[in-house]
Amino acid sequence: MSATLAGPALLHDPAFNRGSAFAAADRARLGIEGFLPPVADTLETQVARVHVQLGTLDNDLQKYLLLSDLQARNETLFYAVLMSDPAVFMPLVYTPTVGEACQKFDHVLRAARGMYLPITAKGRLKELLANWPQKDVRFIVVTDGERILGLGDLGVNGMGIPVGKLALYTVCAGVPPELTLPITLDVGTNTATLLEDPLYLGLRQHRVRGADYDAFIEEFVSAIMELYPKCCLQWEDFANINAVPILARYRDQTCTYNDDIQGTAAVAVAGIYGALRISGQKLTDQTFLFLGGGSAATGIAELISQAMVLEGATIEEARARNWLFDVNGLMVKSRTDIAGFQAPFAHDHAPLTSFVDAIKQIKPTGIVGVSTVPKLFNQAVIEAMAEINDRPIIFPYSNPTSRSECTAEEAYKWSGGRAIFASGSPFPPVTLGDKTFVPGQGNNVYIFPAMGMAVLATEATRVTEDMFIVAAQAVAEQVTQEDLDRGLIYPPQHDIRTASLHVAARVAERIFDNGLARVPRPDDIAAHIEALAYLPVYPAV
Ligand SMILES: NC(=O)C1=CN([C@@H]2O[C@H](COP(=O)(O)OP(=O)(O)OC[C@H]3O[C@@H](n4cnc5c(N)ncnc54)[C@H](OP(=O)(O)O)[C@@H]3O)[C@@H](O)[C@H]2O)C=CC1
Ligand SMILES: CC(=O)C(=O)O
Ligand SMILES: [Mg+2]
Repeated sequence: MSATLAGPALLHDPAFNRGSAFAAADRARLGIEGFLPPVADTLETQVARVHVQLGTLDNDLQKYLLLSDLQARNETLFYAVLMSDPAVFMPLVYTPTVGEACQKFDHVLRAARGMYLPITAKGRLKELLANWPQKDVRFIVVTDGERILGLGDLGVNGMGIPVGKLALYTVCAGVPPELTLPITLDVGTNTATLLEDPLYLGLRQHRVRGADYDAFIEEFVSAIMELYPKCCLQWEDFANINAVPILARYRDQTCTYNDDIQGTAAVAVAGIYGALRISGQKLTDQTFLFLGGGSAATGIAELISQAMVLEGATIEEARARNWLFDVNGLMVKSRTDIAGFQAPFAHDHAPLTSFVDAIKQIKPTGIVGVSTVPKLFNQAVIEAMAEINDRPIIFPYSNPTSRSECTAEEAYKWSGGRAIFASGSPFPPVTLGDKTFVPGQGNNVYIFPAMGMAVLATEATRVTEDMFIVAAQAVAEQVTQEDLDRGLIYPPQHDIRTASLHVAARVAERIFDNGLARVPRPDDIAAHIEALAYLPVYPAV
């Protein structure tokens, strides 16, 4: 990467702008003397100034906007700030705040970021994509905005998600930002309030479905494969009617994965490995009941099943230990509304429409909330789990916080401090009596940045299912006894970069073993990854 600009225009190039950190000699050489206050900052003092500015703001959306402006102005400083304390900054650029930012995106938009591909440009997608200035794109996070977190169809307002996820590729696993491209496909929206909002920025039409949608996706994937042959395509926040068939269609054709199905599955399995170290139980003895039967639920249920197979179960036995409960109740074989991707988890049982009754009859050791509906893990649910389990696994995974099936405090309080808890969005520590519990964040952020770095380091041709099991194991093996003693079943987030680089190295090893790499195997994979990982240091100009 090299700067093409000099003079005042350089101050508007976020990749090279140093703002007040341009040294006196550089200011003279680059023709920007007089455009900046006289004192030349260090990156450290600039970070300290941003911390001060954030401290003056009293709500998280304002902080999100300040950070977005910074990203558009000075990318190095943006990443230096985020990496100064990921545990503090992730909730601002990711869930929960990104959810509110997406809901209000058309009202709060300042600088556009990434690419928007409307279905009205069908036939010209390659031409549009070729406008992107970077010619070596390695990671695309793409959404069509139909299932943004648990917030529903937000149309092009969903762009906050690809932007936020890709920022975390860099923060958590050191994927260089210039290799990343956030994309929103605009096929319309079915959300009436957006269609009626004069400020809405997407196509004012209902969602295109069927053959026209499929052809649009096909043209998009083909264009990416032609323009960026080393690119990994991450599908994010599609409705399951599209997410599941798209993954099935392309997973064997190109380097691609669905984060909501596969990344979420890996983080859930990692959390379960941690939970079993607390309970001292075997994976093959567990039974899971999912609230929700969509992309996340079926993805997790299948990866748990694969993990059980690795521990000696048959795939049929394993799937029989995973149950789904959706808006119409327990998924039983006699139901006529079961989709193909749900069928492996629809078992023989009498129909049930009460989740508490399902807990009492199926006797799960763990419940996973991926329903998008808040508060459904109510007191009766948690108490039912605590009655049949010494250490019930309670994972309200729906995002953002406003959609969480319960809070950490509720789970600990109603289970008498016995719940093994993790949630999709973060909750603060909870003190009950003389014990303080540190809730973990069961979020695919432990997986997708690391998966990205593994793909970068190997130039992998495919993303395979076993890579997600390896990722789950690699997350889990970093959890210490001290973490578990506090109830924490994931590596602490303040050092998520170390955790992610470890996961990346383990996954990269598997990619080399599988013969899916396009680069020679280095002697020391971890060192190879460390050398590739981005650090927020001003590039030469
Ligand atoms: N923590 C993490 O890392 C991740 C969390 N998630 C979260 O998981 C949630 C679901 O995502 P995803 O699976 O992709 O979405 P889907 O839309 O595919 O699935 C949602 C499921 O919940 C069901 N559901 C809706 N209302 C109820 C209800 N009242 N009771 C029981 N089930 C209900 C839906 O049934 P029906 O289709 O019949 O309406 C559907 O089966 C989201 O909130 C998302 O943020 C997702 C990925 C990662
Ligand atoms: C975390 C995530 O991918 C989701 O909630 O959709
Ligand atoms: Mg998602």
